[in-house]
Amino acid sequence: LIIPSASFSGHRRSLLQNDTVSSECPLTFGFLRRLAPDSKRPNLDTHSECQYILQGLRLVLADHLHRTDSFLSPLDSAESCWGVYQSLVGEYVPGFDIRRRCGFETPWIARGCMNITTRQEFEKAVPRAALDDVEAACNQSLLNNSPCASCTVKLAGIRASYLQGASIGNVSDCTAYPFIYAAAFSNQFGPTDVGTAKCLFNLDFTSPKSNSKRKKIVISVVVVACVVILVLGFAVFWFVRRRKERLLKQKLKSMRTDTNMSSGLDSISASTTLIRFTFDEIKAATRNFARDHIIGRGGYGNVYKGVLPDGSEVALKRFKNCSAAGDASFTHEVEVIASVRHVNLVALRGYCTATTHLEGHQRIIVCDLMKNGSVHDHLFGLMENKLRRALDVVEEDMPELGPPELVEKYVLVAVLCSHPQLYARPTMDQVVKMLDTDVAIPSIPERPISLIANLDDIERSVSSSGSGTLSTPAGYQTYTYEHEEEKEDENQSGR
Ligand SMILES: Nc1ncnc2c1ncn2[C@@H]1O[C@H](COP(=O)(O)OP(=O)(O)OP(=O)(O)O)[C@@H](O)[C@H]1O
Repeated sequence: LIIPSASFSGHRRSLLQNDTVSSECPLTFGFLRRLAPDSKRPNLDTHSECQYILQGLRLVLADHLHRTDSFLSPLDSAESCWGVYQSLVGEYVPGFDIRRRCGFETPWIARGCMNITTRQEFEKAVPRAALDDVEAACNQSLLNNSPCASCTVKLAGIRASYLQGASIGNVSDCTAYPFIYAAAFSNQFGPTDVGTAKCLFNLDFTSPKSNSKRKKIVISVVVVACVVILVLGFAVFWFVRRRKERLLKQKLKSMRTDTNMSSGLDSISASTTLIRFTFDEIKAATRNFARDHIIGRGGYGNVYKGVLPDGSEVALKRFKNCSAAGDASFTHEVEVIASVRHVNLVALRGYCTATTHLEGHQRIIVCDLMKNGSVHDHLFGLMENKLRRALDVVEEDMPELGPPELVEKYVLVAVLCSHPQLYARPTMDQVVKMLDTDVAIPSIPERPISLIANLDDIERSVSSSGSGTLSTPAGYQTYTYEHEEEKEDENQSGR
């Protein structure tokens, strides 16, 4: 027996052993393979294997019915069809002789139920209403259990009600007929649909590959989701950590600033590191303004040496006879001075304004302590020779100082700033204005003996002299060191 195995379309001729020509197999087996392209069939026992093969044949017959309106292929095509099917099955179950192992009768394909061989004969045997019922139940995707169940129940009813006659053979018997018919005509997707094959013929063509494909997709989605979640989690963690670090750094920075300056001290503004000291801190630094801490005296008051909690030594200038009314302009002055940094200027550390019961209103400025003696020392002491030499040089040629009018202006401003009559001294704003613009420099008042002034009067006087004309001082008292020391003694004994 020579059986064509390369094609399952059934259009080849096959030869019987006795040289009689078998009719071509009109059945199409190829779509079975298409339904399960790479299916790895499970290892089944012989009975189950035969059932599987039988249902496959029924599905092929349904396809044949669908195409030709005929349930059966011609009798003489049986051998040919067996051969084609054997080849196909052999690909999946090598060496499995389907007819011998399963006991299928050789002419099975040519037999059927109650001699019904065509669609018309079937539709005569079964009433239209029943067929409509079947269509209503089966004309949908049968992949899922629920529609499949309602369809198969209807089909079983057809067998029980209208196909009770004799079955010939075991392939296309009366039990199988309604299923073959339904697959061919009652379901819009036809017999080649995976759902139809699964529901009506128990052929699960949802191949392991497609299952594994689905599994792979699910696994890939889960893995990608996990990776995305991990990356997002890491990004959030990193962001939160960076933020925390930044906050911590800021905190440390501010703590460092606090520690460097003094604990519990307020910074006046973010632009300067000027500290607002409390009066208690000032008293602690100067041992309550002890006499032996006095390192100098100026028109506005004494200068004390002090030590801050961080151990740094400072000079504190305590203004006399002041009131709270002028604190705002005092603070402004202090800030302006603090914003100026120059090698020849002592750095201002901070200030203090406070009103005490016993000592009245207090204004103190705190700056770095210059340890190399007073300006006087430098001018007339150790530095005398050096200075003289420097002045000689300056006198010889003053190349970088500019024109004489400018130098004169600088000198006049300097003289005003250090004028013993306090009201004559300009504010820092006025100094800047005089140096930077062409505003006229006020004439320098006579230098009388030192005066002690009320700062409010000075402020009033100076602010009204913004045009450059100094107002007449008012309310000044004669100032002597002796007088000042007496007052301090009184203060200390009062304390
Ligand atoms: N930062 C400092 N370090 C060391 N000594 C200082 C410091 N500041 C002032 N002194 C000493 O105190 C003295 C008086 O200084 P102060 O600033 O009061 O002088 P002034 O400018 O004449 O005063 P005023 O402006 O009140 O008339 C200085 O001559 C100096 O010896």
